[in-house]
Amino acid sequence: MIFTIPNLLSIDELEQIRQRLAQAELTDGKVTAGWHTKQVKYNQQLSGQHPTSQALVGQVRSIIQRNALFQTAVRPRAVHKLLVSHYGVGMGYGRHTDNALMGNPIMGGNCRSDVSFTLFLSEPEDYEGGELVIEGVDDERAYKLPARSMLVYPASTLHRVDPVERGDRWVVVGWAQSLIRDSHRRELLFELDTARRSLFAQHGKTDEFDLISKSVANLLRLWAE
Ligand SMILES: O=C(O)CCC(=O)C(=O)O
Ligand SMILES: [Fe+2]
Repeated sequence: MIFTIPNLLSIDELEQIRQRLAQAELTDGKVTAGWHTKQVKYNQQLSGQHPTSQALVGQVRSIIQRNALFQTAVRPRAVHKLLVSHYGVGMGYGRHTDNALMGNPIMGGNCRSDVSFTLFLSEPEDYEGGELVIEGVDDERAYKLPARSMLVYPASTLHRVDPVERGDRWVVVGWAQSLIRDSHRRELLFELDTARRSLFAQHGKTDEFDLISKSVANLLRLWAE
C-alpha cells in the first residue's frame, strides 16, 4: 500500500526544521549506501553525528510517533533510521531497492525494512525534476508532494529519484519494521480499523463496533511479531 500523510508537520515545525538545516553539515550520501547503491546514489546527507542533525532527527521521530495514521497504517515495531537528504542540481538516486536489513547486529540487532517513507521539506515549485518514482508490476508512478507531507511505500519496491534540474530538494527519508510483516495483512487491518473508527464516530459503541474491535484485536494477536 502506498499512501500519503498530508501535513504531517505543522508550518511552525517546518520553519524550525529549516532553521536547523541552515546550520547543518552535509556529507556525501554514498557514506550510508550499500555496495551496489553507491553506484547510483548522488546526493548529500546531514552528518548523523552532528548535534543539529541529531536534534532534527529526534524532532521528526517524535512527530512520526504521534501520528495516528502512521501508527495504524504502518504499525511500527521500530522506526529504524532517519536521514536528512539534499539533492542539488544534477543530483538524483538511480533505480534501486532498499536494504532488507539495516543496522549493526553488534550494536543492538538488525531491523527489517518493511516500509520506506519520504517526508518532503521543499515545495514542489522550489525544484524541477527530483520526482520519487516507484515502479509497479507493469507501470511506474512519480511523486512530488507538498512540503510537510509524507509518502509511505513498501520497502520492497524498485524506486528512484530523478535528477534535479533546478533548485533544491530536501527530504527526510526513513524505514520502519512493522509488527505485521505481510503488507496485505497490514492493509486489511488498516481497513478494518478505519471502518471501526468511522462506525464509532457515526453510531457510538454499537454491537457491530464491538465485534469488529474483537476481530481487529484477535487478528493482531494472530499476526503481530
Ligand atoms: O528521496 C527520496 O524520496 C527517496 C530516496 C531513497 O530512495 C533512499 O534514500 O533510499
Ligand atoms: Fe530508496
